[in-house]
Amino acid sequence: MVKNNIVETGTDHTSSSEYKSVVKNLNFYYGDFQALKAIDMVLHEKQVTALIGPSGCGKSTFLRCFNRMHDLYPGNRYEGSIILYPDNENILSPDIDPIEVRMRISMVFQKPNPFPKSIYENVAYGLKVRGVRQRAMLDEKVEDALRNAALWDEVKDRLNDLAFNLSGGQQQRLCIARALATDPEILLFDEPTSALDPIATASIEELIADLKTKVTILIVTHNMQQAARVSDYTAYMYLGQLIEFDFTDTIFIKPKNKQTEDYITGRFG
Ligand SMILES: Nc1ncnc2c1ncn2[C@@H]1O[C@H](COP(=O)(O)OP(=O)(O)OP(=O)(O)O)[C@@H](O)[C@H]1O
Repeated sequence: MVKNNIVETGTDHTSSSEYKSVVKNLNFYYGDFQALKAIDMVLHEKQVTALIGPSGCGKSTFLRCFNRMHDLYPGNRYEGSIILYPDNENILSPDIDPIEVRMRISMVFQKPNPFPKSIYENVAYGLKVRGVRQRAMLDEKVEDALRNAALWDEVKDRLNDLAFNLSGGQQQRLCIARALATDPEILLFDEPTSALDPIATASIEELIADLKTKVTILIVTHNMQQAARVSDYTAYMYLGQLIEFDFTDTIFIKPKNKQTEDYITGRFG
């Protein structure tokens, strides 16, 4: 429920210890157009949070604030804060280097986008950028990331093959391995299965469920069943506002807001 721009949720926001991140009064502008309006929300540590809502409501815009993607284009502007814990650091602060933020908060996109390199080099890339040169260390980290992305068994004998030779679902898991290799604090997923068939989708959903033991996850999805299957918390957005945020079960079974209910039940959107 939104009252005077304060989002009331079923959750107590007074303590930060269980939160990986707290979003406070976040506004975002593409030039003169305000795409996000006074968003207050939290990301619970090592939980999956889903962003849902009709097309154009601001889900991807919100997701992209978390790794300062919008800084890549002129005219974009943030107001408010996204505090990261335990460091208590506002990642939107002009003093914080966006490249540093992207090292800590990795993103997996809608379409698998491996680099035109080998499977091994795709995963090792971020580590090399961060100065890891020792072959044994790279081998270990690459294997760990591929195991965590549930891809190791399928690729361990062909690490030097071009990444493009993998299937779409394997390429997406490779992109997840690439994102995991640098031990991110938060993993952002922007509709990660929309380009995949149902079997590949199921394996990515399973992987997301496994990954939350290691990392905090924020996922944009158009697919409400997917949000219900993979997430612990769900945020419903509409026209740049956060309308309701709560446990996923509450949002899908007993939402407090009429707008959320209309969307969930298919009466709207
Ligand atoms: N680069 C841009 N410049 C100007 N306006 C933009 C830009 N990108 C998005 N918008 C606008 O911002 C609003 C939010 O867009 P966004 O892509 O975040 O929505 P979404 O909920 O992710 O939509 P979808 O589900 O269709 O992907 C929309 O009105 C969109 O037209």
